[in-house]
Amino acid sequence: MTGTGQVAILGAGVMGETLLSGLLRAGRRPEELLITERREERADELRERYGVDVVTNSEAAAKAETLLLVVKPQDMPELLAEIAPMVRPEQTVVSLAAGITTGFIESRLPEGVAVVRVMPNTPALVDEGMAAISRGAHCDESHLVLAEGLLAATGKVVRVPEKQQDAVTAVSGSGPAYIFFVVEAMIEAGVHMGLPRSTATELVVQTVVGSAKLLRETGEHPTVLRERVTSPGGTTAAAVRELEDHKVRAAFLSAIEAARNRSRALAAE
Ligand SMILES: NC(=O)C1=CN([C@@H]2O[C@H](COP(=O)(O)OP(=O)(O)OC[C@H]3O[C@@H](n4cnc5c(N)ncnc54)[C@H](O)[C@@H]3O)[C@@H](O)[C@H]2O)C=CC1
Ligand SMILES: O=C(O)[C@@H]1CCC=N1
Repeated sequence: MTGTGQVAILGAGVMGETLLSGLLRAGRRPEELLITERREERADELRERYGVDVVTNSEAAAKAETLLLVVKPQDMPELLAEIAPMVRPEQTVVSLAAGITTGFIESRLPEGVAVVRVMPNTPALVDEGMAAISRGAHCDESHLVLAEGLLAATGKVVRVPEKQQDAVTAVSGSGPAYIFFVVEAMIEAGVHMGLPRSTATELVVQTVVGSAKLLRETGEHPTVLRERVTSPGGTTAAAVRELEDHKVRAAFLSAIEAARNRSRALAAE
């Protein structure tokens, strides 16, 4: 992994812990990491579980070379106000918050600080994350390589222009939730038809894992893979017709557009 000096994770909730555990699995030593966390009991829990130091936001900003900002978008102005007096241009700031632009962060930090915007997702917890990164105004190649090194610890990383980040947030940032929603619905259908819940769950989870592997390993278009399952006049054709009648495809389009619009609105709150 690219050497990045000490890395501080500011805000250790779901995504902060996901990053923390991923960096440790990838071989970082706990001494190379710092976390900050507003909720005391959460800080204690993580200190105990991972053996990392918990510090204040100002201490983290003073000590670490790389600052990962992982608080909710609504908490970002307060966090930036707290760290701004300590942040220096030789540091790299990496934000994982939905909707918050690099310009928003740059305008609240000293002139010249490199800011990288990242949209990760929770499968990073099992090293199957998908992260997209974008450069801010003061980034050069080295800052992007540094961010890629951190995110590659827990999955795939792609570079996108920042104007695409709201769409990325809607597709892959929130994406796992749509898949879990489909999984819930399929399990409920199995239970409705009399399958034991444990059997229905095992059938659906393995079907999702297998289908995802088939997509990735064959590189085939999803339409081709779906057609292979769909025997003429058979069961799948009957099911897909219902999905089309219920406008499930259109519902996904509207849902993902709503997420994109929500991401755009978050910075203004
Ligand atoms: N959960 C997810 O799937 C994803 C989350 N994100 C982004 O990650 C960020 C965090 O999201 P989650 O981890 O889900 O939220 P969360 O609520 O689980 O974690 C945020 C943590 O930050 C702490 N915090 C808030 N203000 C603080 C401050 N000033 N100093 C120190 N700690 C502070 C909170 O106590 C909390 O533990 C958000 O901006 C979100 O948009 C991005 C992609 C996916
Ligand atoms: O729901 C959210 O706002 C965050 C960003 C992407 C996934 N979770």
